[in-house]
Parts: sequence; C-alpha cells; structure tokens
Amino acid sequence: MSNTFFGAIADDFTGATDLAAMLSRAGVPVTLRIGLPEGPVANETATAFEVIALKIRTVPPEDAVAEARAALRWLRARGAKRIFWKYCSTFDSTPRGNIGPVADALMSDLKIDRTVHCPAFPENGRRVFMGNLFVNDMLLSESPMKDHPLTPMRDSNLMRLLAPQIKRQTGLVTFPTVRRGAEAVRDAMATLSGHVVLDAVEDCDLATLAEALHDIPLICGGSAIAQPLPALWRNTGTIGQTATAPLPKVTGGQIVLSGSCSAMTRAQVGVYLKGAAGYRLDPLELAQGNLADARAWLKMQDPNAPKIVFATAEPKSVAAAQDRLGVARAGALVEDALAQLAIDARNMGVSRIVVAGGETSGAVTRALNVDRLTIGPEVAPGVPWCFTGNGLALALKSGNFGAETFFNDAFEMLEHGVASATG
Ligand SMILES: Nc1ncnc2c1ncn2[C@@H]1O[C@H](COP(=O)(O)OP(=O)(O)O)[C@@H](O)[C@H]1O
Ligand SMILES: O=C(O)[C@@H](O)C(=O)COP(=O)(O)O
Repeated sequence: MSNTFFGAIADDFTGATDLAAMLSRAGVPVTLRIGLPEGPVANETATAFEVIALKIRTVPPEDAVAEARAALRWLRARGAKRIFWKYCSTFDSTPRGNIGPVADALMSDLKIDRTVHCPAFPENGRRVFMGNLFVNDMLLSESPMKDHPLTPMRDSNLMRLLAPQIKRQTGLVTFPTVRRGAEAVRDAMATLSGHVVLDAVEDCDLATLAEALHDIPLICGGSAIAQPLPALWRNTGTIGQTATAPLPKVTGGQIVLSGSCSAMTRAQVGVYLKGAAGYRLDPLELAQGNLADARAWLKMQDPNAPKIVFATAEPKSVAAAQDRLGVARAGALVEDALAQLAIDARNMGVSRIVVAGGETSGAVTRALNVDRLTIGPEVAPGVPWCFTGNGLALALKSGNFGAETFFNDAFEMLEHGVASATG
C-alpha cells in the first residue's frame, strides 16, 4: 500500500532535483523518479512526497500533455492528494507551451476550474510583481534568458505569456493583496478562475501564499513555493514527522558535462577551466559525425583529475550553429554527444558527475539508466547532490543556478563528506 500525499510532475530533470531539494530542506523524505516506473513499485518504501522528472519542456505540446497526464494518473493511483506542476522559475516555454497546455490538461483531469502559477524564487533572484517576472534586477525579457538556445524569453508578463497557451482565462493576485495576508489572498482567489498568477517578491510572500493555498488540488510554478508547504501540512496533522537517512559515500573519478549556454554556466565554465582539463564540443563538427576526437580525449584523461567537456558557448556562436543546423538538431547533437561521453566516463571509473543544463541533464541521466535518485545536501540553492542506487553521485545544475565557483564547490562538498539526506 502506498501513502503518497504530494505528487509533482517536473518538466525537466534539473527542475525535479531543484524541487526535491526544497522539499528535503523542509525535512520530508522525497522519492525522485526519472520518468514513470515501468513495472509495479509496491515493495519499496513509499514516501509521502513523490517527484516525477520528465523531459517535456520543449517537446511538442501534445506529447508533453500525454506524458504529464500519464504521470498524474500514476501519482493519483498511489494516493496523491496535492499535485504540483513544476516548471522553470524563468517560465521557460515556447509560444505554444508547454506550461499552459499541461496546466490546462491537469486541471481538466482533476476536474477543477482554477489553478495558480507561482514561478517566484527570491533566493535565486526570481520575483513576480504585478504579473511581471524579474530575474535579479532585470525584467525576464531583458535578462540573459532572451538568448536561451531553446526557449528564448522575449516577454516578461506572465498573463500575456500564458494567454496563447491556454483555453481558460488568466487572473492575478497582486503584490499589495499578498502583503495584506493569507485571508486577503483567499478572498481575491474567490473572485478569480482559470490560471491565476501570483505576485511574490520575498520569501515572506511565498509563506503567505502557501498558507492561503496549501489545500488547493493543483499548484503550478517554480520550486520555492513548495518549501513552506510541508510545515503547514505537518501542523495540521496531514503528514507525520519524518526522519533522515544516512547518505551513501561515493568515491571514484569525476567529470563536469556542460550543455548549458546560460550566462551563469558560461561564467562557471570559465572559472573551472583555470584548474581543470577541458574539451570543447562544436555542434558543427558533431554534425559531421565527429565524436571520436572527444571520446579519444576523454579516454586519455585521469578519471580522478578535474575535467570538463562542454558545448557551452556565447549566444552568437549558438545562433550560428542553429542557423546552419536548426535549433532542434543543434541541441540534440550536443545532448547525444554528452550522453555518450557520460557512458564513456562511467566505464572508465567516473562516479561523481556534475551536469550543467536541464535538457542536458535529461539526456545524460537517461543514458546512465538512472531511474531513481536520493536527494542529498544542496551545493547551491536548488542544486542538490543526488545519489543513484548503483554508486553514482549526480549534481544536475540548472543553467543559471550556482555561484561562479559552482563546479569546484560541488566536488569539494563530496570530498568533505555529506552528513545525511532524506529519501
Ligand atoms: N554550442 C551550442 N550550439 C547550439 N546549441 C547548443 C550548444 N551548446 C548547447 N546547446 C544546446 O542548448 C540547450 C541548452 O539547454 P539546457 O541543457 O536546458 O541548458 P539550460 O539549463 O541552461 O537551459 C541544449 O539542448 C544543448 O544541447
Ligand atoms: O526553476 C528553475 O529555475 C529550475 O528548477 C529549472 O527548471 C531550470 O531549468 P534549466 O535552467 O533549463 O536547467
């Protein structure tokens, strides 16, 4: 018998580990699954918090909807009472989706006519004011997200971004209302239907929103709104107390694989290359079928020494590759190459792997046949070390998360040992 209470569907793998980290911080055991299990899972220890990592951020909307609905069915069959649709705190989507279509489909399946959208993540500089998303001190559309290889964000208004993606209407709970407290938020919600965007500027706003909304069936957004939820459910006796489990110690070689071209990753790669061996992947060369050079380079490296393989490049160079190859093909070539190199690294004794990029993390994690992750401590907000059942440690870093020294920070943290985790 399962006792799942909270079920989350994440649109990419870094997003899934980000959400799992926020729940772990709140002291609850989380099961993070890579895709839906193929067979029954009845004999394993059930946890009240399940996160399913999908790779549906940039697939056609029909495919994203089908996968998300299957995940919803699976979670509800396990007993999930609260559903969370986790997407990016920078609202990464194409003009057609997939944030809106999936939210609409989940609403229909749950038979509800209202949900909320809360991408705010103040600790990582994502704030929503009057329905407009800010990244640090910039509007989303003026931030480096305007140049994202797959989901360039050229508008900052969440209602405007959602409108062409959804069948229902949009609404907004404004910042002044949120600052008046949970009751004011509930009163405002009672007058709204469809997709309600929530303003939130600081963590205290997320706490107010969580207090007002923790009992609604479906929350959509970034990971930060999830952090205050477990304490609220614990206070009302909805979930019990939880214990932490010791983490496995992972020794063995190390590598960084970076397919993210986000501004922060570019800086992180630059810093890491000062002390690590590096190999740059070029999508145009990959298109000629040349992965052999990269594989040969990797084979010559000491498994234990710091090293990085990266396709990370400046927007101009990304645009040039995309002009020649098309956006999807350029992305797929890099993802497939890094996935193959992850397998090669594993075969030469590498067991501690940092991956930069959400899509990239999806490709690498799948290639390594990982089906479940235990969540460890965070290297940076939203980026935990994760552990597989078969001796691998993975840190899946979202493009813009972490400090410039992230890659060094990650391995240092493992060297010094990590105390405990949930899962
Ligand atoms: N040099 C490049 N030219 C074109 N596309 C690239 C290049 N390097 C990486 N990519 C692709 O860009 C996408 C980056 O997305 P992702 O891995 O999700 O990173 P992020 O987390 O920064 O959004 C991937 O599909 C990746 O394969
Ligand atoms: O919400 C976030 O910002 C992250 O959890 C996330 O989804 C990041 O996506 P990528 O930057 O594509 O890794």
